[in-house]
Amino acid sequence: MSTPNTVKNILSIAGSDPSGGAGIQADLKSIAAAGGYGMAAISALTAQNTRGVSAVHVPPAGFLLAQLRAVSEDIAIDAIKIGMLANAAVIDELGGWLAGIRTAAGSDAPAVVLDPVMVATSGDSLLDAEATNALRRLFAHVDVITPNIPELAVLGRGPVAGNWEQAVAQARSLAAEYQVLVLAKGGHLEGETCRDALISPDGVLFEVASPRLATANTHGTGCSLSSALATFYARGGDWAQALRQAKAWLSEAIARADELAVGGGHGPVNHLAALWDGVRPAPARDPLAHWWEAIAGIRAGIDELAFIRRLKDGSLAPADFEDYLGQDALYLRSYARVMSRASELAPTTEEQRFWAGSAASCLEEEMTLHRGRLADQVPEPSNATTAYLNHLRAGSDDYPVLAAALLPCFWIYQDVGKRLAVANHPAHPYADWLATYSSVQFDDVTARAIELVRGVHARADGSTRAAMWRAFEASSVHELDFFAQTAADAPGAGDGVGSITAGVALPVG
Ligand SMILES: Nc1ncnc2c1ncn2[C@@H]1O[C@H](COP(=O)(O)OP(=O)(O)O)[C@@H](O)[C@H]1O
Ligand SMILES: Cc1ncc(COP(=O)(O)OP(=O)(O)O)c(N)n1
Repeated sequence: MSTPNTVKNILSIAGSDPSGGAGIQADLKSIAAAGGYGMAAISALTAQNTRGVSAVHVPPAGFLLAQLRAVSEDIAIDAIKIGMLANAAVIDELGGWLAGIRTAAGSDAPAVVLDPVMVATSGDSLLDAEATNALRRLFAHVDVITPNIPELAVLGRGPVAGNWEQAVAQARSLAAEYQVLVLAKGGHLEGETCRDALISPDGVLFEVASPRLATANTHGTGCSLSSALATFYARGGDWAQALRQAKAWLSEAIARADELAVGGGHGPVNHLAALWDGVRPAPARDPLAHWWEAIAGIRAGIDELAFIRRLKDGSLAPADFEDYLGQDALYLRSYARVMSRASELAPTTEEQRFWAGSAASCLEEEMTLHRGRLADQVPEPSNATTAYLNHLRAGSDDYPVLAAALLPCFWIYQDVGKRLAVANHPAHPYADWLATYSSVQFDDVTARAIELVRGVHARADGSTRAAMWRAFEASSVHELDFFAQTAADAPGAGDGVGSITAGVALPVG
């Protein structure tokens, strides 16, 4: 069924939203934005706008089948996204058709992403028990399901998750029970970041995160994410990469949602914002969110390191961990000195206190952790450690640059730490280490560091801002090299991907 070397054909099977923000209409825009050719078979018609749904009309199941046959008898389908399905008859008809085309196409079968639209924004269930069971049967014919938090609870027959760890645990059970990939989505939780995680039936987790954007215009984000995921997968053949691409695109579409003026309720995201550059001026964006997105490749490189993966599952060799700790101890002693230097240069008392306090707690808390494990045997600095420290010291006469250079050590550690914490348990060999970087205190201090650098950036002129970004990006690359320096990621060590240096171009203004 797949179309070699051509634009990929993506079929959305979903409900219609006449206001254009969700359903089929969102899917077609998302597929186009992700670089696919969009097709649509309509499973239900809704009367809705940005304030809510007022009526639903469901055409007979046989008519959906007629649409599906018309498309599949003529056109090669590379991926399918499924959205709103109104009742058990429709779901079972679709299941029969999917089974048929997947059997006929064998290994060339289209990938299928199912967004189980089950719970209205009000919290009411949109599917009765019979339809919910039919939906569970449909899982046998799909590759990925993308429930939001309330849908995860209904499908998993459990309580609604109150935090990310609970959501991931529910997604793990669901993936194992139905032998399907589950994309857990954190949009309905609270907090500074929106995390999504793709979880395989054997529990392997690939996580992406983006800043939580302050907008009411998030109507149709689930439809849009699942359509983009199906399209990027059809194009590249890798689910993790497709998720990374879909998330990056959706974050931009949400960030630019307020450029549209559609309706008085929850408006749509700006699916095609990138296409319109030059047609309308882009509004000012949070520069630090932009920095964070711009180092997404570096952050992904860190997640893929054997060192990080083994630290997470506890299989990291003790010798590799000790090597890392030795370098970390060396690094932190000098890092504390550089923070003291930032405190000297700080233009406000508040900033002076922040850096001085961070230097002190870095020495106290971190060194306790290191000493406990290293028994005071500190090695010679490695090339990666020396290079990182030289980079920090090079900025030590320029406060804005120094503040920007110091930030990745907070931010990336906190980000990585959150993912490591998901795997932590009392018997984990590195439990205390995993706990340190995922604490509420570390979240708080990281948020304050980000806010501080945002303030410095706001006061800086154009060339200083550009220098701040370069310092931030360079520190992020040093973070990657620092994590990559143990034997676990040495060339020829097996599954290590080694160090990558992401080339990121960011217009700074
Ligand atoms: N305010 C927001 N800022 C950034 N991303 C968001 C925001 N709200 C939702 N998202 C993202 O939109 C996608 C859809 O998430 P979610 O709201 O959980 O699902 P659904 O739209 O199906 O209810 C996820 O990638 C989520 O992280
Ligand atoms: C026709 C139709 N299909 C799906 C939805 C729900 O959209 P979704 O993206 O899952 O949810 P929100 O992001 O809008 O919460 C819909 N409204 N209409």
